[in-house]
Amino acid sequence: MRFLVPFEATRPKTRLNPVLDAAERAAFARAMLRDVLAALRAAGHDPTVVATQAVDEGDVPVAVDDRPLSAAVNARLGGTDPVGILVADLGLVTPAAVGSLVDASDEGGVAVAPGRGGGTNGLVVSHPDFRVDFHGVSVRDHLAAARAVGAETWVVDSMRLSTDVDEPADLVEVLLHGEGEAAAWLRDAGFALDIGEGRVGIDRTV
Ligand SMILES: Nc1nc2c(ncn2[C@@H]2O[C@H](COP(=O)(O)OP(=O)(O)OP(=O)(O)O)[C@@H](O)[C@H]2O)c(=O)[nH]1
Ligand SMILES: C[C@H](OP(=O)(O)O)C(=O)O
Repeated sequence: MRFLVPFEATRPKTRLNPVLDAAERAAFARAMLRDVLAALRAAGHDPTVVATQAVDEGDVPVAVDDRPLSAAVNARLGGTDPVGILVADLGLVTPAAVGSLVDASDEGGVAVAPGRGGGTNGLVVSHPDFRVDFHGVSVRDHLAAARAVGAETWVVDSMRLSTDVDEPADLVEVLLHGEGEAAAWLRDAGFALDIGEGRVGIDRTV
């Protein structure tokens, strides 16, 4: 299946500002992007990166589109074939998790993988009239938009797909469960779990 992977390449992951400087945020965002692309490919799909500026990801096609996120994605929807959408900031993604999203969908419908805090991390769109509307409580908006065009909906129950890495606390999940470049990047940068009295946090030793 064709998959769109939107990527903010210009100023990625600004909410990680408390723990990573701008160059580190760019490098970590690219590591997560590579994990997402590798998982999609290993699951047998064809990713295209839809990026705000040029990035080189080897033989993965990159479409540069400086429109806002939803406009850039919607410009690529509307055909008859199903299209997947997967965000680029999934540091826990695996081929099996991608498979759970694809398997949830069916002819004519819209499958949605919710993100933490009301967002949407993945979609499989098999209805020509469905359009995305990211930001805000987008998971709720996407389910309503699908029903409004008469599409059947499915919600994917996946810890790995729901954990988008937006805030410093999310790095705990990458350190614990990540299996790819993002987790390795964090360890190389000196991050480790901070295990104290309350919820586990992160600590940086170098
Ligand atoms: N093509 C495109 N992708 C975007 C845009 N904004 C965000 N994205 C991507 O959409 C997904 C979800 O975005 P966010 O979680 O807000 O990521 P972000 O913009 O890097 O992070 P913050 O600066 O912390 O909001 C990620 O895959 C981003 O790379 C945009 O304007 N254009
Ligand atoms: C783009 C946005 O991402 P979040 O800010 O929830 O990570 C969303 O999922 O609608």
